[in-house]
Amino acid sequence: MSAVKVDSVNKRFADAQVLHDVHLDVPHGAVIALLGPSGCGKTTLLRLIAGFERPDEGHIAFDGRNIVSRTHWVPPERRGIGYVPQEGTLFPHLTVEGNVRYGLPRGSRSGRRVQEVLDLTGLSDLGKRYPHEISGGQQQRVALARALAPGPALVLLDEPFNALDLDLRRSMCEDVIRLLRDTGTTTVLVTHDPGEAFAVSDQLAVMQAGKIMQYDNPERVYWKPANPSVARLTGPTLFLSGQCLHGHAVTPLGTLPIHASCTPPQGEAWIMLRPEQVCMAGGPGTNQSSHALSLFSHGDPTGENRLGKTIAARVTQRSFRGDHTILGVSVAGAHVSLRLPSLSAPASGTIVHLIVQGACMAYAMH
Ligand SMILES: Nc1ncnc2c1ncn2[C@@H]1O[C@H](COP(=O)(O)OP(=O)(O)OP(=O)(O)O)[C@@H](O)[C@H]1O
Repeated sequence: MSAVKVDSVNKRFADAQVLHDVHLDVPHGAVIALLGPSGCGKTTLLRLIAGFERPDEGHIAFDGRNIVSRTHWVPPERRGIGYVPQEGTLFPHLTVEGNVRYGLPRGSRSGRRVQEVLDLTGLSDLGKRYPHEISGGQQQRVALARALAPGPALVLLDEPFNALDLDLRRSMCEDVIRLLRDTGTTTVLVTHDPGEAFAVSDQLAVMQAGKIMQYDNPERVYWKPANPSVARLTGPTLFLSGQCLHGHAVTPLGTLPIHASCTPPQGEAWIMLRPEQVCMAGGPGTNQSSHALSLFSHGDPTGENRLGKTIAARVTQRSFRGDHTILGVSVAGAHVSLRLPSLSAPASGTIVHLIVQGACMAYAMH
């Protein structure tokens, strides 16, 4: 049975349609990420599940119980759902303990439960402090502890560590998700960071302009994005124009197999690869050949590896980006932008031999 089932939900604010026919099925105990650009409707969807907004149309069920429909409405305080908003929601005049106690229903605000939750969230030493006496990350942890205090079966996290810098945000997010998994809590995490979504979720819903464009496991979303927008929203892309024929795409980088699950258009198409699928197969004076071949012998994360032919290209531009370098190459009359590890990135003017690993996606050009 699903923990949460969102069916045919539409939501408008004034004249703007913010959610369009949204469906989402969250299995019990799973961690789901909602990924999408700013303004695409992620928070609105979370607030509808929590009960802070009402949909114009559609149904929402939680634990097999109808909580929202045209004729039925369960108020947020009776849903038993924990919600951790983006930031700044602690009561400044209450200590950490006081804030966590506030999350418990009246009549069951026992010191023991508060202490248990503080221990669970690694906050036991900070119980007597006030919000202004702890860091931003610790404040968000307190907000999480407050949401967990009543033991909800579902927790909604709305970019809870957004205010922190990238490394701290990712490590705190991973800690928190581990904790939620350990307690068997179903979780929906809103994020606009694909790396975070891939790292922590079992299933990933990619949203754009109020629609869920793809809902699938992280690896399938990354390697087999449903359309070019999902591809761009989930990581770096390499788009080539090509011709589709019998399950293959003829491109400036050679003839590439198309993923079996993709229904390619006939004839001209946009061909999508992840940049790391293109590597160098050794050039004059380099020892890249064995490196490139060893990548193939270890299998292919795209699941459809095949050793293709190498193709010669001339490096025309080189832009150092730290751990990787963007290379502009001229190949078969086309200009293609590649992303290679900086350690192996050749100089401008070099002739390189490229090889493509794995299969590609093909999309209609319109
Ligand atoms: N109460 C409201 N009244 C009017 N418009 C609203 C309201 N809440 C949200 N919106 C609009 O709905 C759209 C979706 O907002 P939402 O906060 O759900 O997006 P989001 O994907 O969570 O964005 P972000 O990542 O920036 O938080 C935006 O255009 C926003 O301006």
